Amino acid sequence: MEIRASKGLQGQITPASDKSISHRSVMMGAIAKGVTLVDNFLMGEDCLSTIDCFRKMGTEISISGDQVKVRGNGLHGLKKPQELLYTGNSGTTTRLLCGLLAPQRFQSVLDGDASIRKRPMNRVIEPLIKMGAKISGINGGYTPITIEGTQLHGIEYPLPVASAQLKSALILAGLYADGKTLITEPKPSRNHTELMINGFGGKVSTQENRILVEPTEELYSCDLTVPGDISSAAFFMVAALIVPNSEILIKNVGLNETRTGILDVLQAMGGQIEVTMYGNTIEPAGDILVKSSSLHGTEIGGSLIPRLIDELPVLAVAAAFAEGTTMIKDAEELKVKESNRIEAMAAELTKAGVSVTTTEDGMIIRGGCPIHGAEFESYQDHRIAMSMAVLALAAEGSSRIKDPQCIQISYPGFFETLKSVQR
Ligand SMILES: O=C(O)C1=C[C@@H](OP(=O)(O)O)[C@@H](O)[C@H](O)C1
Ligand SMILES: C=C(OP(=O)(O)O)C(=O)O
Repeated sequence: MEIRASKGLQGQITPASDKSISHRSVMMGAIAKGVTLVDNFLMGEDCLSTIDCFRKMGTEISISGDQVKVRGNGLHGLKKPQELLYTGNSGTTTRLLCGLLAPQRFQSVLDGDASIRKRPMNRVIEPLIKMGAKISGINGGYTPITIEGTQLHGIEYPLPVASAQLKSALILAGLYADGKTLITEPKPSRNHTELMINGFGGKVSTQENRILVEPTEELYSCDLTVPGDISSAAFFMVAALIVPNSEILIKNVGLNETRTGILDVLQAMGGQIEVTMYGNTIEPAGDILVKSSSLHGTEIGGSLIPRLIDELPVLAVAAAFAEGTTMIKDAEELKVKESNRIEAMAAELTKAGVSVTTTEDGMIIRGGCPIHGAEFESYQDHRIAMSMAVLALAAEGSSRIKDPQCIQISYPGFFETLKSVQR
């Protein structure tokens, strides 16, 4: 994919639908009683992997345009899959399914692509074993994972990492346990699972960093509309900020507070960003207006990190165009995503002329130097490919993004939307 320096980005866009919420809508719909209608579902490859896994467990799921209809058979309505459950490139599908499958009355096997096979699953396997699960991965903690469904017990568990996937796996398992499950988080991570379970009639309560899950007899179907994904909107926010003569209105973006760290950081960097909030059935949403701005460096760490974990690659691009130094710290989790996002971003930014130093838990970016186009690798990682496409818009000359098809994971219409705002 060839990308040239842009003269300005202008217009209105609606970003791809939220990936995290789309995954969960199918999972919850499948274990609830009744028909759940999900509007504005993300037809990205990861969410289609989730649909595929549930179809293999007998859930009737139909797709019409961007609407998904899930016919749930109740909390104990899933059937033993006749074949392996293939989770593709999706960490969310793999980890949440570990928690949901551990208490079922059948055996199942989970596996994904080459990237999933390298991602740590021990973080979910260990606490699930504490709950009584019979679950094992290869070499301790990698897919393929075999799960013998069994009765689980409630536990008290302090999460060793701020991970919504780990938290959600334990919450889903806790719904089926014979007692309450109490999870404590080191830092708040996205709470879509908690909100959605309550919307489906379950009981998950949160007080400060403690999440209490009550076992449930049944969940009940609940129609919902998925808002736009702030992690996808992030590419257009940064693009509008760094390309001169730009103004983009990004419509219908999910603005759940556990996800809005990017707004805090870009505003702290001097970005001209206006947010207009409006309601949504389960999740808050709103519009974001972004204009070209002179950015300056900042520090990104601590409890901000889980609130913007997937936006760090494109924030590194914003930092490259900002005056002064930006330090990203406390972000070791970036090493175990679809690629090692610290190494990947450092290597690609360096190719473009940016001065970057990697650290144990992040990177230091010295911004404000001339940045030029180049041939960029995507590492088969959708967020790296889109981040480098954004950089290319504001870099001198032209660039090429290799293997751009990985963008289908989370943002199928990315290049079309980009074209629509090019002036
Ligand atoms: O729960 C989720 O939907 C997600 C949680 C995050 O992962 P971790 O929980 O591993 O931090 C995030 O990186 C991922 O894209 C989606
Ligand atoms: C890390 C991501 O997703 P997952 O963990 O679901 O593969 C992502 O979308 O950036």
